[in-house]
Amino acid sequence: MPFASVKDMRREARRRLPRAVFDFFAGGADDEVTLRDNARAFQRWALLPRILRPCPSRHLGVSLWKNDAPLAMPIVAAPTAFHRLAHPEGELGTARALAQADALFIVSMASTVALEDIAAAAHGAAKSGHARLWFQLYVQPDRAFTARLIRRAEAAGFEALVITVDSPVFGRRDRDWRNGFFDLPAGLSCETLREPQGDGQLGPPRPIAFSAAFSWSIVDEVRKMTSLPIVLKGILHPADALLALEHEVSAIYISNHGGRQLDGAPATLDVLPAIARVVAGRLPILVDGGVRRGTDVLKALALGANAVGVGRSLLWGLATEGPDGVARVLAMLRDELDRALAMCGCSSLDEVSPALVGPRREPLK
Ligand SMILES: Cc1cc2nc3c(=O)[nH]c(=O)nc-3n(C[C@H](O)[C@H](O)[C@H](O)COP(=O)(O)O)c2cc1C
Ligand SMILES: CCCCCCC(=O)C(=O)O
Repeated sequence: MPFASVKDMRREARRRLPRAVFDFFAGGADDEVTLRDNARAFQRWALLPRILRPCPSRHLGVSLWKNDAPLAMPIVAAPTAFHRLAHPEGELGTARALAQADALFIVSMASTVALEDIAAAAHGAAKSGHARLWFQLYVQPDRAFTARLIRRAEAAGFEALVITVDSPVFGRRDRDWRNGFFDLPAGLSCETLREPQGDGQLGPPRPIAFSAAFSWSIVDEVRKMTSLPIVLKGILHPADALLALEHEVSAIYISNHGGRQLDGAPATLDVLPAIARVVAGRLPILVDGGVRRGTDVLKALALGANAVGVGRSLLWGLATEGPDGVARVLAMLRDELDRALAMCGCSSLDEVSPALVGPRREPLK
């Protein structure tokens, strides 16, 4: 069956995956209000195309930081755990597909392949020999362990650290409770969390600890551990965006964890304009949650994001066709974005501004 859209890939992934695995990927916290609202929020905005503006080709590249090599497109892979549940190649397949497309892969600390092996696969597949990789971290109460993870990410060529700060405790997902899905099945584990023991053999994976005792000081602590740019993922409040600025992070990542943490939290698209207003261009802004179409990406860019993260959509690709499916989803979103830019009269992302969107039910002025 030909796949016309991410929705089609999701349908096929649902058919192929065991029920509990599909539910783990698809599900959200509690009543899944936030999960649904993330996607719906995109429908509350309309694109306001401008006509007869020449844009015979569109440039999708974006630079997040001065002197940083531009990303080929503003669509990045949000960190998601457990890719080998979707496909035997797991994160290796995802890494190769993203690197071939020159797209940024934010690798979850809860990957089912070790970060070094993911990096090797990605760098090996990148046309330039250097893939774009960031490492996502849940800061651990054991700071020495946290520091060792950071050292390994640096050594493997990861270019930034994404600290996820929306998980003082782990969200409760009703689907996982119903399915009794609380752990990886036998044969799979969080390979990055294994460390060599005295005998040189890798030990068992260390469990990820979530801590409600953390404060903003963890950002300062991590900064002392690394010179990599620090991105804070899980910001939803403008006041926290300002605190992130004070703590000199390198980028703000607006996210409600795809509706998997606090149910009732706002849709990310709904908080983006207010956060973009207070940040006022001082830091790059990433946002994720509910992105299923290139037009969603364009709306987020118009409302103030510099790049947009995609979580489940890529997992559906991986589950359906392995690395080819990841490549297919990425190409779909990229082509949809390119087409939408052409129809809106934009030849580059610099021409995307809030003037390109309006609330859907209000008349145009
Ligand atoms: C199956 C799954 C696993 C996830 N694992 C992580 C993770 O390990 N670390 C993290 O910061 N966010 C994680 N997230 C959240 C994503 O990074 C992202 O915020 C979310 O998926 C975006 O929403 P979307 O799936 O609608 O695109 C996960 C999300 C899903 C669906
Ligand atoms: C206990 C391991 C949890 C891994 C983190 C996965 C995650 O963030 C998610 O949303 O699921």
